[in-house]
Amino acid sequence: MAELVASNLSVAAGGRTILAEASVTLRQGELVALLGPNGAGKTTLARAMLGVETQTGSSRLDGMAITSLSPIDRARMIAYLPQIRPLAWPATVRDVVALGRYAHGAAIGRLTGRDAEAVDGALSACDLQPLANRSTDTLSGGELARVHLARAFAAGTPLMIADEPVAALDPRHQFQTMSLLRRYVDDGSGALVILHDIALAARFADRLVWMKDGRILADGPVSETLTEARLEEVYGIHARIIESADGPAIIVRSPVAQDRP
Ligand SMILES: Nc1ncnc2c1ncn2[C@@H]1O[C@H](COP(=O)(O)OP(=O)(O)OP(=O)(O)O)[C@@H](O)[C@H]1O
Repeated sequence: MAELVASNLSVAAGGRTILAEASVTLRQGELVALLGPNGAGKTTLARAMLGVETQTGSSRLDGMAITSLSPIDRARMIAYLPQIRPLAWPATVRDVVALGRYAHGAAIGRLTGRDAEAVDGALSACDLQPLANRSTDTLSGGELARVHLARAFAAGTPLMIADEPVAALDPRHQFQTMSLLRRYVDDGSGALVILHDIALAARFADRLVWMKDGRILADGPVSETLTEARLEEVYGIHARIIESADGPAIIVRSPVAQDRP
């Protein structure tokens, strides 16, 4: 059972603490949504958990310090879908998705049957079969976001960290992406997903982790941590939560008035 355990992770940058003693666990069978306002430290926490930030504290993957693992060993265990997804040069959609197999020894134009199966599965799960031979520089922003998601799925890892995977997507593809992540978890993997859509997070996640000002303020099931008081504390908004059979709806009524200096 793969488990990523972050303990007391802190990161300093620009002369201040941008992540303060954050502890969080990601295990297989759980979909965890990481929430918080812009600049709260969500990406920094994700990167610290992956061992790619200069940090104090520890992040351990199955008991081993993540920084002691080779990039290939790490990539076989955790797929990472970053918020900024550079592509050095245009390639076909299929070739970019195949990059997800790199840690398994695959190279462009040299896929084993198992690699090809994983690539085809990820392409069709993400609705990309019709675009498989298109060059990535001809895609819309949302189509390209799905290509990166497919690349992460193609890796076939037991754990995944995805930074705003639905940010550029229309409502149908947002729903589809969250359903895919849910299925990935229900099939036995674990995912930590950074989201700004609280209702989507509440509908699909098992646990919500709430961050503000570099700190984790709460970590627990939706039923325990999603409250109107929490939305005020974390986001500075007066909001109503309306429960429905399809998950909660969040109506923002007004921002909390800020004290004038
Ligand atoms: N290298 C750096 N130097 C200075 N400040 C940094 C550096 N990296 C990050 N920060 C700051 O740390 C804070 C946390 O950044 P981070 O990207 O983790 O936030 P976030 O919660 O992911 O935000 P968003 O929702 O806007 O993506 C921000 O205020 C950011 O400007």
